[in-house]
Amino acid sequence: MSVVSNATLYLRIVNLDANLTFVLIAAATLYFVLPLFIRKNVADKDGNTIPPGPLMRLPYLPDYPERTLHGWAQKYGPLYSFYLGNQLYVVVSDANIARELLVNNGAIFSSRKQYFVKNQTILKGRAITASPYGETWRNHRKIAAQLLTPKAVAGYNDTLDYECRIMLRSLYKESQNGTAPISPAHYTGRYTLNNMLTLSFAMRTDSTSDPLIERILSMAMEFNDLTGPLSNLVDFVEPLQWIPTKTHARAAKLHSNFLEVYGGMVLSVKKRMEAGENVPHCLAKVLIEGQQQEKLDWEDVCMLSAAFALGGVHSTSGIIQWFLALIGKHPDIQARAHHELDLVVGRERWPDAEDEKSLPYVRAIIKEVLRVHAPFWNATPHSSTEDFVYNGMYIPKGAALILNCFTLHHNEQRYEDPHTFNPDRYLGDDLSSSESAHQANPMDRDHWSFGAGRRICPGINVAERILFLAISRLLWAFTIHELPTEPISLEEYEGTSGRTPKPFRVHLVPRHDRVDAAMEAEQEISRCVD
Ligand code: HEM
Repeated sequence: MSVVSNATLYLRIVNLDANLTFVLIAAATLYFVLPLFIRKNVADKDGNTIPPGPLMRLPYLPDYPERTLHGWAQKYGPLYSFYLGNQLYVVVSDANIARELLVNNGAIFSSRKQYFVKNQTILKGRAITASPYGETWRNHRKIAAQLLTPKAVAGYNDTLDYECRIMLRSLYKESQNGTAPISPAHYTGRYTLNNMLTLSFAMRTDSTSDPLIERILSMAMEFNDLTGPLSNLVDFVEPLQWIPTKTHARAAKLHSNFLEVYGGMVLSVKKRMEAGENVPHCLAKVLIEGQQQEKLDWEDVCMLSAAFALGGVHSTSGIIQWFLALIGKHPDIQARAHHELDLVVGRERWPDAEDEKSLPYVRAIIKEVLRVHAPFWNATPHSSTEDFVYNGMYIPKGAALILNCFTLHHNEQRYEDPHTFNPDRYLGDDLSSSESAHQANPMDRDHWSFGAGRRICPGINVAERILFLAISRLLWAFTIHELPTEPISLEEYEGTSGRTPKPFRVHLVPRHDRVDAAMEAEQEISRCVD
């Protein structure tokens, strides 16, 4: 009897031990593993905690991240936070908070997170957009600004005007004088590319079949696909950075393509200068002349000279495409724009840059396209370089700040019926987007598509001119129709950082009998810019 009890007792002790071990292992696992999945509620020494937000940490956000961010803004409010891996994101969805953090405290919130894919692998911390806040960024931005002030932009007016006429003519001719449907992406892409090539390298592509067009446009598309600020697992799961992944290989390849293509263009500018040619003022020339004084290495020169092509081609081309994609769904709005153009410009000539102030409805259409189809829904995240407390909420140094343009652009307090495309909301707004960004009341700003604060898009003036010329002239020349058999989706898009519509075709029907003569008058001439 006592032998049996001892055995039972022994078994019980063994079982107890096993259970205890299991509980201990489970507890240890939870202790170490749970924090990998659950947010850390960081607080400062005064007990201020980070802004509220979802409990779970995520490895990345799925496609269309602005939808997730918008949903969270409804749930957690105008300033909330979330984690991707170890990275804390703080999301700003309110105009006043955006002003307070990004503008009034711009000295703290103007750096960039050093993303593994975009900043470390593709741009190597350069090209202005990837540079951390500091002396080097300031110098590079100053160099770029020389080419982008309103005065400098006025100096390119002839180039922008010519490239725009050529785009219209190509669209007209390639659509067999407007009788056949056309996919506009290649032509809008070439227009904006030629503008940026002129500003950057004093050159252009001479025909719509120049292979350089597809080469640069597909590099830009690859860049947009690879550099989503919230979409790369490898940016947020560090061990993946130590092993070869497909994303890393694509990013490294893109980096070497940038060096080859943009480096090649810098070298050809250098050759022209050395041969005694009077190369017009352009970014590459400024960089070559200032290379020693500004202490720029070869990668700096290549990446800086690529900055305008990276920032200014798909963004402006994308807006022209969004305009073409959506305007066919609004015949009443087109009719009002046509009426304004007939009244102010007439049919004997194209609208010019000087007509902009006299065409408030066309300007309103452009602002409304930028509101409903901002090319970068999350702008380009900023990052903080010091701890900060906003309204009792702690934003630690190193947090990445997202300007939640989707929610800002759909705020009912600012935009009545925000999901409707309605240019009327901008009638009476006579400011350029650049002027509008500096208004005293941030709720009066037209939209946030160009970002905010010290890193606001430096290309804003030239972008507005490019968009005005293209959209006013497309409206002057054509009635734009969606094809009944090919409805265009305005919900889906391509790209994870900059976004452009999925490929689509439209019908560009000449609006009056002066269109043909205007198009025929434009002959593309092989010309070097001078
Ligand atoms: C519709 C056209 C455009 C839109 C919507 C746009 C939008 C933006 C946005 C949202 C940013 C980030 C701002 C921030 O961090 O707060 C940016 C930065 C930048 N953009 Fe644009 N952009 C456009 C056209 C252009 C053009 C034409 C150029 C060049 C000529 C350009 C060059 C740049 C550069 C170099 C940066 C980096 C600035 C920095 O980090 O300091 N962009 N742009």
